[in-house]
Amino acid sequence: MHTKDGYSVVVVGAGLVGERLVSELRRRRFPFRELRVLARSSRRAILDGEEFEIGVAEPGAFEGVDFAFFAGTEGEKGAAVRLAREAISRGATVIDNGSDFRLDPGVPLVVPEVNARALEEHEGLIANPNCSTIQMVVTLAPLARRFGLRKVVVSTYQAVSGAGRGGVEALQSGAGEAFPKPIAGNAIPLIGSVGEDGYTSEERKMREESRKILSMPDLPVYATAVRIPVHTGHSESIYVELEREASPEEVLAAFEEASGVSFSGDPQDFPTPLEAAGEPETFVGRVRVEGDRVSYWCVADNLLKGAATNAVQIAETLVGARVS
Ligand SMILES: N[C@@H](CC=O)C(=O)O
Repeated sequence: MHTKDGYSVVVVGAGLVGERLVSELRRRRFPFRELRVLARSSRRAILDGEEFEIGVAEPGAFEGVDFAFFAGTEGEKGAAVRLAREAISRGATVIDNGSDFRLDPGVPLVVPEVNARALEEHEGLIANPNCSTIQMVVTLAPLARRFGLRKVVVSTYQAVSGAGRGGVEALQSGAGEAFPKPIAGNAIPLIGSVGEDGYTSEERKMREESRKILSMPDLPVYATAVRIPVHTGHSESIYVELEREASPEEVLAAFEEASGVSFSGDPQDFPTPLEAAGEPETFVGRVRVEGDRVSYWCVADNLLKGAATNAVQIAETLVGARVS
């Protein structure tokens, strides 16, 4: 790696997450000496207010690269399947936002506030979790540490930008096939594909990825993932059963002290997607505690903490730069 003048960084993908990766790398002052964007074909594009000459994502483009961020494409095999190994063999560390490698036992799946130590084991490829998983585990981790977890039940209210530019277009103009039914004025309880057990791929991601990140392979997680007509910011209603009884004060203290969590104990001061959009942290409010049962509301920007910010925090952890 070239540390003297900063790192050579590429972002693969110029969609919503690719653009947020560019803006987060800059906003957080990641120490790069060059920042290039690659995609399926070459073109010029305005990203984060600047015109980029987008190069073709092909093996040779990773020569001399230190960090390659793959923006990932939900619902299909991402570019990382084709190119991650090529990048790693040329010396790059790959951080993949796609879902292809997340459950591979040889690939760390990392949310820095929760399991940064998993990075010690990496062999060039690190997976960034699903957006709805990230914000959930950021809030489950402080409860797990203090009280232990017995069961999690979560319902999501997911923004259209989680489905990329096509999702945003579907809300704005009703065009396209991003969702199985019209999204404007609606709520669609099906994100991804339905499996034999009746759960969708999004719901299975929340279960399996959370288990891996929290190192709790048997944790019961029951998820229902719903798309709603909000541009950006995923919301989640989370119900948790703890291993022991806790007082409301103890639970509030756990959220207050949690890294990456912005918390309000005032029931009138609840977070919403409009307020979370553009912010890097995960917001928690409406906390209710009854013995060993805790219910709360959690919101985060799905393109930032749910994707780009978390990916950049992983790289920051690796190079010993800031993580906040
Ligand atoms: N699967 C999510 C995107 C996050 O990675 C969604 O569809 O909202």
